[in-house]
Amino acid sequence: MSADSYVLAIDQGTTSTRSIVFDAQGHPLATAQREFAQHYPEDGWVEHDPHDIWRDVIATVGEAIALAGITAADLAAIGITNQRETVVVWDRTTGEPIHRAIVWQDRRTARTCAQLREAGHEAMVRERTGLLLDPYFSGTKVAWILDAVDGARQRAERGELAFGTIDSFLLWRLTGGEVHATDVTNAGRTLLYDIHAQRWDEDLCALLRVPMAMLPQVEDSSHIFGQTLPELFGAPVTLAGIAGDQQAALVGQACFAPGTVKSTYGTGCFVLLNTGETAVKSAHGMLTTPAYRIGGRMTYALEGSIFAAGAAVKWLRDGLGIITHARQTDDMATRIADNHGVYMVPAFVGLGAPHWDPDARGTIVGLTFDTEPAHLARAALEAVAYQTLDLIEAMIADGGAVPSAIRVDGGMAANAWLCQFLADVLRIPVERPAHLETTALGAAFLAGLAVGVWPDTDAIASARKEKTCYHPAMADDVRDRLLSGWRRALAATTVRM
Ligand SMILES: Nc1ncnc2c1ncn2[C@@H]1O[C@H](COP(=O)(O)OP(=O)(O)O)[C@@H](O)[C@H]1O
Ligand SMILES: O=P(O)(O)OC[C@H](O)CO
Repeated sequence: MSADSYVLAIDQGTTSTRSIVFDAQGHPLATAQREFAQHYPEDGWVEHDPHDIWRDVIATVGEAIALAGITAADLAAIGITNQRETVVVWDRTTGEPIHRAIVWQDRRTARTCAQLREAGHEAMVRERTGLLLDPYFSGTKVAWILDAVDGARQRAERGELAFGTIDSFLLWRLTGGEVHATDVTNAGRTLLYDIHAQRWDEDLCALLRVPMAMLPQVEDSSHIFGQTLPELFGAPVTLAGIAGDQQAALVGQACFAPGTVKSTYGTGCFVLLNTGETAVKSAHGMLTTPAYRIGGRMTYALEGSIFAAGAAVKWLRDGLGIITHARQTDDMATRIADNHGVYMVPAFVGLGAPHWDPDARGTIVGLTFDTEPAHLARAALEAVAYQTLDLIEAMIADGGAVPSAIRVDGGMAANAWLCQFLADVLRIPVERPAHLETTALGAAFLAGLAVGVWPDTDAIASARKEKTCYHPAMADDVRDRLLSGWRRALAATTVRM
């Protein structure tokens, strides 16, 4: 194998940071992963320490390279993929963040968003960004930091501070402060970027009170961004790809044809439907978002975003202590005959698509004295499938065809019971690739494409040939009963007291 046939992907997720070395066939050779601390300073607030993230990126890249038995000099490129929307503001001189990162799940700007909606700004925001006025997105979080930290607004206006999503912060640090950039998929989640004109929007920046001097340069997703500092990994490596993790998964699943759909089950669940060069507008709570831009050509997607999927399983482990490993939920759900009428709506940080209710909170219905931990585990898994169905139905209502299959990935897709239940609820085949790390593969692919490891998008399609397929098998009456139970639980969650 030639020395330039390895590509490393950094996958900086919500709960963990992974680095994976891929070979020229797109097979993962070595993986290093670290979980990091979540900070919940107030109800609905979620923060990360950017120092933790930086520390884990450096450590996992080093570990993955060593595990693969190569050196940094053998890497043709590095790709970065990241939890999206999460905001870092840092000092351009020192590279030091001025506040902890405000995470995508954080609801602290719900009031600001409500005020902007009441003032009639939503239509313009939706038209230009494809998004909604929800605290999920970056823009209002940036303004919050500038208001909360003494003197920050003035410093940002003077160009002394930089804003970036996690990719941009990592790129800045990896290049020793040389490059302040991001890609279209990350820019497209800020509420500040016009996804049609493909530029930062002056009106939106003024409306959200974000000085344009702090914004990164926006590039293609497959692009030579710069070189890592030689001292970080022992040799400089070309940084050649960036994409938000959900878009990277779309690429890693080879969803290049319009009409193809993937769903990623990590902390949250994100369903993306490739709509080609058309930015489809949703009337049913879906987002319109850049899927990737390669060679200057933009591809768009419709997206349904659910804030808590694996997070509900993590809560069973860390909050309730009824499991010690997430994978136990597979056996627990299999062992019981049915859900015993127990439903969970995991609105821990409000509800995302298609409801967009930042004030909703989680609900469990149907508890009896013989409810067991297994029923809660099963309810957490079932909720993920029902929510996926709600998103697919909204996409169909927006004019999409019924997909012929759905391609799944993410940590939670390891759960075979969930994959079968998903096929039963959606009534379409569920395809799970042999390697679930499609997010990292997508980032590696975008990077490899820019430096010539892969010639075109066909190469990635051949990397995902091995897969397991789950076919729908549930009787209609059983499915109908389950769906009506879910709808009752959902109604109980969204009703305001
Ligand atoms: N076998 C499993 N069954 C159910 N949930 C799982 C399983 N394995 C992992 N998870 C859940 O998936 C999430 C981890 O997935 P991952 O893709 O690593 O997330 P992220 O990228 O958001 O950090 C965790 O929330 C965990 O609870
Ligand atoms: O970290 P993940 O995989 O849950 O993904 C987070 C999303 O990018 C948030 O929009």
